[in-house]
Order: sequence, then C-alpha cells, then structure tokens
Amino acid sequence: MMDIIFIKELTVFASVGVYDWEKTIKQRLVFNIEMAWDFEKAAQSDDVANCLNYATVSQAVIKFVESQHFDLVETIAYRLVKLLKVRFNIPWIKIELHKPQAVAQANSVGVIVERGSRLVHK
Ligand SMILES: Nc1nc2c(c(=O)[nH]1)N=C([C@H](O)[C@@H](O)CO)CN2
Repeated sequence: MMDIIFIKELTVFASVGVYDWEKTIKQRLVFNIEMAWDFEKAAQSDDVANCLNYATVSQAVIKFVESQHFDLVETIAYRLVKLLKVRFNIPWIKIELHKPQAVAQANSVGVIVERGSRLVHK
C-alpha cells in the first residue's frame, strides 16, 4: 500500500538561468511534487502534527528557491530533492520542475528528479 501527498503547480519567481540577462530578472518556475507518506498516524489521530504538512513543504520550497541565484534548473532540483527528503524524512519523492518561458516554441521545459523507495512498510 502506498499513500501520496502531492503539491501541484507551485509557482516560484526565481533568479535562474545561465545568461547574464537572466541574472537581472525573476522568472517563473513551476513545481509538481509527489511524496510517499504513511497516512496511518494522521488518519488515526486526525492531527496535523502527524501528517506531512503540504503547507510547510511548500514554504520550504519557496524559501530555498528564492534564497540565491541558480544557473541551472538541474541544480535547483538536485539540491531541493535532497533538502526535502532529509528535512522531512520522506521515503520517496519526485520533483518535476518547469521553466515554462525558457523556450518560446515549447509549452514548457524542465527536469524531473526522483529519490528513495515508494514502498513504505506498514
Ligand atoms: N538542461 C538545461 N538546459 C538549459 C538550461 C538549464 O538550466 N538546464 N538553461 C538555459 C538557459 O538559462 C535558458 O533557460 C534561457 O532561456 C538553457 N539550457
């Protein structure tokens, strides 16, 4: 059995890009995040203290992405997945990072990183 928490289309305006002009502006990044979590304790207690709080995770994403300039979307995804997995003790996490305005002819471009095991033992 596997329970999943998701965050869809979390938008963050970031200093991101390899070109000089990109270091002077903010650009829209969009995150889709999926995280495995065992809902047993949260559902039994109906207590937010026992869940993986999607609001807290969202704030951690925003704070990290806004903290500095990044040249590559890979760098953001790679460091962010490590940060979230460790800080929130997430057994499996998948982050899809879009930079929608990067390629005019494309609807979106970006990267996907996935870490850990989806099998949460109950
Ligand atoms: N694989 C990547 N390719 C490119 C990136 C990137 O972060 N990862 N970035 C750029 C530029 O910053 C581009 O987004 C400007 O439009 C080019 N290729």
